[in-house]
Amino acid sequence: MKSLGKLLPYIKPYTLFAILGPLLMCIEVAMDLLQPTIMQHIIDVGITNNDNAYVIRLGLLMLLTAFIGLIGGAGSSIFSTKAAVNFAADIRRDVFKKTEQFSSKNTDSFGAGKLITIVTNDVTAVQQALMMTLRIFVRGPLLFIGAVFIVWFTARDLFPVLLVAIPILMVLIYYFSSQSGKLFEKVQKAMDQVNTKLQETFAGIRVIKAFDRQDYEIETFKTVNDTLTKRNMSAEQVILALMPIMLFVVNIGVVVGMWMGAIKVNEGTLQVGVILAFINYLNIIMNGLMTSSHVLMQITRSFTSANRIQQVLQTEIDIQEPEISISSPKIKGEVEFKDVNFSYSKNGEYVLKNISFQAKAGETIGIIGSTGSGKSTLLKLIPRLYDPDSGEVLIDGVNLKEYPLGMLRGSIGFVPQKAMLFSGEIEDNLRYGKEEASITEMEEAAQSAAASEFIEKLDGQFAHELMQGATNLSGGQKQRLSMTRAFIRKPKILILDDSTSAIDALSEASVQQALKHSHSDTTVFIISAKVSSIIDADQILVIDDGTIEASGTHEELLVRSNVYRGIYQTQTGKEVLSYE
Ligand SMILES: Nc1ncnc2c1ncn2[C@@H]1O[C@H](COP(=O)(O)OP(=O)(O)OP(=O)(O)O)[C@@H](O)[C@H]1O
Repeated sequence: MKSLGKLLPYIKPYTLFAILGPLLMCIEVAMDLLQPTIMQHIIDVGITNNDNAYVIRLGLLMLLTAFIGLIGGAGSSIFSTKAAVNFAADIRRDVFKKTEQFSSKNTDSFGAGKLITIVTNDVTAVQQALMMTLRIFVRGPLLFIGAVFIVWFTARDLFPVLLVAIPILMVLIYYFSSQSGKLFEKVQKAMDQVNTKLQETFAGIRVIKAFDRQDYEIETFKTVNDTLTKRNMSAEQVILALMPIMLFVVNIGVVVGMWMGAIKVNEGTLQVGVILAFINYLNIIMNGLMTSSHVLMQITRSFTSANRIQQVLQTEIDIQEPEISISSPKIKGEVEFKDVNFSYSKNGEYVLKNISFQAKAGETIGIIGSTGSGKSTLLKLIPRLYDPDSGEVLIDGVNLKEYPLGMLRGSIGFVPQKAMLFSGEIEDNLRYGKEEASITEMEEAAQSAAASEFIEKLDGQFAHELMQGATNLSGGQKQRLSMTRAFIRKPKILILDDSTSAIDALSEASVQQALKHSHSDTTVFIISAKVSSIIDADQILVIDDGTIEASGTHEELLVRSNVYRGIYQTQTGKEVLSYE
């Protein structure tokens, strides 16, 4: 409830639409309420007195009221829709904006599946709730109250029927609405699971095919889909069960009303038209309650959605801009880790333990170690994708947290382990690195990343269109483009996370030459499983189980580090004497 209230400011820009919608609905309701009374007069005055002219006059009046009601209803729909759709679009925009500001930890805590459900389903649910509130929530209660008043003034003899029927109908609505609210909460959770499964399956479709796991995936999808179906079914059944039960109560009311009315007609104290009008009003009352209950259910359902939207909007972003930023005009590229500890989860085991090292500006730092030892994590701390739990990471002697994020990240070229490219032209992807890059700059960067040769062969070269996930490129081509994107900004710090794993030895050597010559003042971090990729580094860090097992040049490590010597011997087949 509170969460929904917090979304109300989003209606403010559309206040006029939000007022016009219900106002026009009032006109439709007024016209609807007039109809049974006009009909009653046609029967009791026109038909009873055989007054054709009266019947035609009131018939025309009925048509006119119907027409005015139509205009009111249509206008209400138009303005309510405008208010609700724009309200939802603004929420969707802000939720997306917030997720773009999320730190990696924030994103991890939600998961992509849940975020997709929030931006799509949950926003649509609050949109529906607002639309129904503006239209039907006005219509339902107004019809109900109006009909009760008219029965009180025109058919008071039959009013006791309402006194019994209305409380029963209200209890029914309350019970079914609260049940459906609980069930829709479960529906949303099941929807998260379906979206997560879909997202994972589409991203990994090639692996699924290569391992011939389609049947397994179909089976696991069936499980989450069945859960969603079952939960949807239970929730919908609760809503659908309400209608016939309410109709049953109303029909009993109609029978009792007719019976009481018949007695009064026989006594000569009531006219037949009043009974007919009463039956109509009883149906209007039921419709009024029914539509109100539908809106109530939609609103209850939207509480869960509003809550989930608020969870995103109110997430505290753990990587923030500094309160007072450093005024240093330029980053030189000296990087220092001082006693850094880091864990992905609160109170979880440290993935990085007491990491300390220093890289001078322009140096090349090689990082090697076993799988899962913490190499990528270590480098993710430099662009502040994550912040250390304790210790400090410094650039040019200043803690990273003191740099404006734009300045910090703008000085870093990051080539992630898995090349991630976006659908669109190659040029658009390269502009991620430098927005205003010229074609000459693109060509130079592509040359450095050994990407020119294959780009030249593509249709349209830099204008070549990439499909979603760049599936129309090979793994090595993706890596080269990913490197080109980082090189183009001529960064002060370059992070290459195993980014040459799919590149042939000749091209890798050419990339290394380019790094030496064109990026001589850049501090380069290279993670690689291959000793050959880091052999010439000024300093090599050997990472083992989250700690620096040893550091030094290649020659020094052959002497100092058992782990390094082991890797070298395994890869080259050369025996190195132990100096221990
Ligand atoms: N987003 C994450 N959430 C939780 N744990 C993570 C996350 N990313 C990595 N880890 C864990 O942190 C540890 C270090 O992972 P990291 O990716 O840094 O290793 P790595 O040395 O780069 O491995 P590889 O050589 O296989 O790339 C692993 O145990 C991994 O399971």
